[in-house]
Amino acid sequence: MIQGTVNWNTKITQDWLQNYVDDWVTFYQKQTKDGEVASYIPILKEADPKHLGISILGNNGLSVRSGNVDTTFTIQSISKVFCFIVACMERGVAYVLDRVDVEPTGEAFNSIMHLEMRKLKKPFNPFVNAGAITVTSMLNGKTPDEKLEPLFQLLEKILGHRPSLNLDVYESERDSSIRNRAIGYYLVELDYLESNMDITLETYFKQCSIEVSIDDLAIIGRVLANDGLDMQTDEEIIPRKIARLAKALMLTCGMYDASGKFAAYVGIPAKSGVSGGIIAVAPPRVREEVLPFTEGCGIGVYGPALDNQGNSIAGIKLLKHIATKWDLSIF
Ligand SMILES: NC(=O)CC[C@H](N)C(=O)O
Repeated sequence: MIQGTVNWNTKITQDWLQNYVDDWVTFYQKQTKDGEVASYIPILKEADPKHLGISILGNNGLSVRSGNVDTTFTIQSISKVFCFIVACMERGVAYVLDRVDVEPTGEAFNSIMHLEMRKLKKPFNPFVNAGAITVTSMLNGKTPDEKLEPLFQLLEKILGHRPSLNLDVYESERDSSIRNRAIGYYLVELDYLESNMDITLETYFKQCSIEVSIDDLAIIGRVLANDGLDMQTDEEIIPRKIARLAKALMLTCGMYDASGKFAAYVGIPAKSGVSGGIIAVAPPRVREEVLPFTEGCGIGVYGPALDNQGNSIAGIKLLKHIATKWDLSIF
């Protein structure tokens, strides 16, 4: 039997889970040396490239955490998922999708090439910067703080605590935002922004600077795995239609220009951020085998050493390993 798989006689105990995940994290932690921490936002360079941590929270009550579980980090591009969800909740799905498409680009997250070359009527998708900044401009409210309040409230409702804003990261990103300002100006020229550009960009930099842990990502991931329902209270925190749309976008566009490979080799909706975080969502599945997270789970990963596409190099490998061993793929 392959290590980490289960036969009918195996009892899935907490120790059993922990031993496997610890082994896997230790193994993949060594591969962090092949990646590099992001440096275009100066303060992100301070992250320890050797860090790797994972938190998995199952619908069946099982949970496991391993590696560098206590390091917090900024959410970065993972915020694009929540911002999209909030914009859809505020404005309605049809309004948002009239202004941003749902097509993967195959280009880097901060590329603007398609928009210019193809003379599109709207940005490709809400998870590339051009689309994300457009979505941010749709949030209700006049100031960045007003615009972000519903997002904070949503996260607070899911997590049970209000996440903080990392002001140092916010300032570092704001002060080194040449590319995002270029995108902003281009969006103004195309008349895509629904709010003033400076306010929109400030809002965007702030949303990227929300501080989270891998446990936070696992908790949010589990709500998405359940189509927006909070397992504990049975409350619909995110409308089902919006949660499902967000997951479809995560699967097709969530891992930048590596989204196709991630869908093929890991097979679950996920979204990464340049600080090395990944949120992944394994919806419940019908399976004959006894596997730990068949009933669905949320996963949070942190590993700041990135690959060429800007995804956590060891985090992706770890997720691929776990998804293969425990058959998490939705396909
Ligand atoms: N890929 C990312 O996480 C990008 C987010 C980052 N704040 C940026 O726009 O540059």
